[in-house]
Parts: sequence; structure tokens; C-alpha cells
Amino acid sequence: MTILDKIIEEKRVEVERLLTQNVELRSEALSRPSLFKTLYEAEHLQVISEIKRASPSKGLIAEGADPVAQAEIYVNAGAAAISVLTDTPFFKGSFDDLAAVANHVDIPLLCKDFIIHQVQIDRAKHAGASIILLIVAALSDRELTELHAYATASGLEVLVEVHDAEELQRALAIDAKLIGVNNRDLRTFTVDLKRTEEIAALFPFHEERVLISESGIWEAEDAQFVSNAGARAVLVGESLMRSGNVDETLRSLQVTFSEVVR
Ligand SMILES: O=C(O)c1ccccc1NCC(=O)[C@H](O)[C@H](O)COP(=O)(O)O
Repeated sequence: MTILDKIIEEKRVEVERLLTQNVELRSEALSRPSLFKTLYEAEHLQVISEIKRASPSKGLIAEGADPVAQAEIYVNAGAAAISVLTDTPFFKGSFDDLAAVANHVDIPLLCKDFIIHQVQIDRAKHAGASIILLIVAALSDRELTELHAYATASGLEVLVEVHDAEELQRALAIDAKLIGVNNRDLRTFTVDLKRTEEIAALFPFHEERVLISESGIWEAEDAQFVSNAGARAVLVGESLMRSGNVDETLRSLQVTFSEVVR
């Protein structure tokens, strides 16, 4: 059994608990800027900055980090959006982290979790997220279609994550506008930025969609590589959480688009 399988198993238990507790999770749509619009109109590579305390591949990264203080640095350094990992057992994140960040920032906010059921979408929205993540590898076609439609109808944006050509086709089949290539294989943890290049070669850039490169971005050279491949944004966690100068690291990743890509 892979870590992804274990995480999904844990999510099934979490969903059961949420459904049994029958917690009131209805909420009005929040008005945050559209991430899609921000990225589509961007003049340079955008950074989606993540609050990440720990991970299955790296263990503890920044256990005692203050999510609000970290988010404020991200906003001041020009982050396009903030991603908050809300899973506790594997990432030491929480919905309290998400809600705390939501109360302090007004830029687009991604609930980074492993969504398999509508109740998790309600919970993300209730905590103040404006974007949810759907991981193609974790969902059947039917689940992907239904969860994407439900989130969109709830007024949320959806980042659809892929890792190979077949998953890209599945993302395009549901007309996903925000497509993220995870450079990390969630089953083996191998990170390879060439994943972005491979998916970019198949990506319909002439359509109104944006490509985001996720994971393994440490320095400007990495950002330039995926930007040159066609990414309009990078999703960055560990390198920002570990940085001694978060502001400087984040700004260094906001590289200019090459003429070819623009
Ligand atoms: O980060 C992991 O080890 C991980 C393992 C299994 C499933 C998901 C995982 N990470 C979630 C992410 O996608 C990353 O947090 C995100 O892309 C940022 O990656 P990085 O900049 O490498 O921290």
C-alpha cells in the first residue's frame, strides 16, 4: 500500500466522522480575487506559497511555524495565493490553520487536502478557502467530475493535479482551467521538474487554461526552468518553510516569462 493509498484511507474515516457528526458547514461564497484571472493575466511567474509543517516524504519541516505570521510574509513578498495543508496525521496541518490564515489575508486561498467527498469541500469553504485541490490519481472519473462540478457550483475554484499524460487528458475532459503538474510522484516521492516539461508538451496553451508547476522548487533556476516550459505559477512549500529569509526566497522565484512562453 502506498502513502497516497494510506492518506485516502484516512480521509474515508475523516469523511465518515464529518457525516456522522452532521456539523453545520454551510457558508456564503467569499469574495477573494480569482486565482485563474491572476495567473492568466500575470506578467511574470507567480508563486503559490504553502504553509507546510511536515510531509510524508520529509518528516518534520517546520512543526512550530505560525501560519498567520508566515502568510503575512507571503503576502508582503507578492505571493499570488496561499496554500494551507489541512491534513493532520501526515502533514501536521489543520482547518484551524486555514481559518486563521483566511481571517488575515484577502488573496486567493487554497485548501490543500485530499478531497474524496463533497463534505470536505463544504468544510474547506466554511474555513475560508476560495480554491480546493482535486488529485486526479486519487479519484475515479465519476468522482472527479462530480466533485469538480460541486466545487464550481459552490463558487470555489479548483486546482486539478496531474502527474502524467493520461491524468492530463482526464483533467481536460472535465474542462479544468487550473491544472497543476505535481513534479513529485506521490507514490515513490521522486521529484523531477522534467514532469512539468513533459506535461507542457501536451498542454493546450491556446485554450483558456493555466499550467502550474508543483513541488521541488528551491531556487530561481528551478522556477526559470518550469517557467520556460510554460508554467504560469509554481506551488512552493518546503523551500519557503525552511528559508532563513522567506521574503527574499519568494521574490527570487518570481522570474520573468521568456519571450517564447509569453
Ligand atoms: O510533500 C509530500 O511529501 C507529499 C507526499 C504525499 C502526498 C502529497 C505530498 N505533498 C503535497 C504537495 O503537493 C506539496 O506540499 C506541494 O506541491 C509543495 O511541494 P514542496 O515545495 O516540494 O514542498
